[in-house]
Amino acid sequence: MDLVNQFVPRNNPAVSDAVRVSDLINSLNDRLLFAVPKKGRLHQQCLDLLQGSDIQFHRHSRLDIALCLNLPMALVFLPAADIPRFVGEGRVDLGITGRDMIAEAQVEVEELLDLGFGKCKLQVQVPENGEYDSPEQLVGKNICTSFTGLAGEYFERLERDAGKKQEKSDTLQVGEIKGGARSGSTMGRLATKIKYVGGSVEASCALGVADGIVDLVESGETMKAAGLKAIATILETTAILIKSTHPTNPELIKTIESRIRGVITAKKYVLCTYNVPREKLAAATEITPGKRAPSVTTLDEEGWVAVSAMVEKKAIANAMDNLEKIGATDILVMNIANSRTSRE
Ligand SMILES: Nc1ncnc2c1ncn2[C@@H]1O[C@H](COP(=O)(O)OP(=O)(O)OP(=O)(O)O)[C@@H](O)[C@H]1O
Ligand SMILES: O=P(O)(O)OC[C@H]1O[C@H](OP(=O)(O)OP(=O)(O)O)[C@H](O)[C@@H]1O
Repeated sequence: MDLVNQFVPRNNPAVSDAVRVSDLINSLNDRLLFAVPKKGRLHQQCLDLLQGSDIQFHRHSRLDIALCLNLPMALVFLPAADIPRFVGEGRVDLGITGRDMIAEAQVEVEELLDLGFGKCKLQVQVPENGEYDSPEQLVGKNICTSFTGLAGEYFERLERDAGKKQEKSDTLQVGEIKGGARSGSTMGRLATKIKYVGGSVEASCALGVADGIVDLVESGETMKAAGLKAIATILETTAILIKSTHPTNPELIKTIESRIRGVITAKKYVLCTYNVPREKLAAATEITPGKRAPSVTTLDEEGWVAVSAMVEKKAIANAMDNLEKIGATDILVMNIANSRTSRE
């Protein structure tokens, strides 16, 4: 009940009578709940993944719950940052969010699948022409970030290491305690000041609020434009499919995981077919070993075979060059619409 009310905007004229809250509550009974980012960098790729997995739904305008039309499941559209908490507390069974968000939330969830998109790094950045070149130099300084938990832990480690060194040399005075980030662990024990900023973190140094920042970097363009440089990487992240440790309907979860895995694999591989003299088959198999093994069929021409094998997209150009070199002909490459393959 609480969960549903949270997603239904009150007094919203866009919510038609047909979608009354009570109807929605009843429809949610016995449905698996699957959380997807409602906006931001991961949103569109998640929608594409749902479509590729034939998870059909109709989302009413402004409504953050959508009942699936062809499966006993409902989608809940949430900020990526909140998804680990809902899944971690078992209120939602499945979710997609960034590995960075999962680590920041510090909740217990099970990682099912690395989805491969949303690739970026959580980095420590400082002004390009400033006085700092290493994260150790930022100990005791001001750091702005949206990831106060991870940044707090990172600087806590640096401070601990610096403390050990100082203990050894026996020259250190205990530093000023300014308060930290993650309640329970770093709270009140950090000399480095970790300040929360919700967005546009890269502006913090120029505005004089921070000596350094901790933020996500993909192409590096944002940081370059802001006159910043990376001096350390805290975490590498991609989008992950997660599940609650006590999900409802584990069978349906397996089905969804399997469908999503199929779409991801299909995107990652192409199907390569070609003809090659039989005596070159061993060399050809080395070039295109396939996921398990290539399929080989006899051609209606003495001494020749036809081969088909899945090849990673990023390796296909090289594979085609090498196949040509050993005498393969009629080399064709096809996109794979969907797949179910062995797990490795
Ligand atoms: N530049 C980026 N490139 C790739 N993935 C990113 C990038 N920035 C963020 N991500 C991934 O997407 C997740 C959601 O980040 P995003 O900033 O899009 O969320 P949001 O706060 O919901 O959206 P918005 O910034 O539009 O309010 C991040 O936790 C990270 O895993
Ligand atoms: O390395 P790049 O490819 O330039 O991407 C990095 C930027 O992307 C993210 O911000 P986003 O655009 O989501 O907006 P935000 O600053 O409001 O979080 C991140 O916080 C960086 O600012």
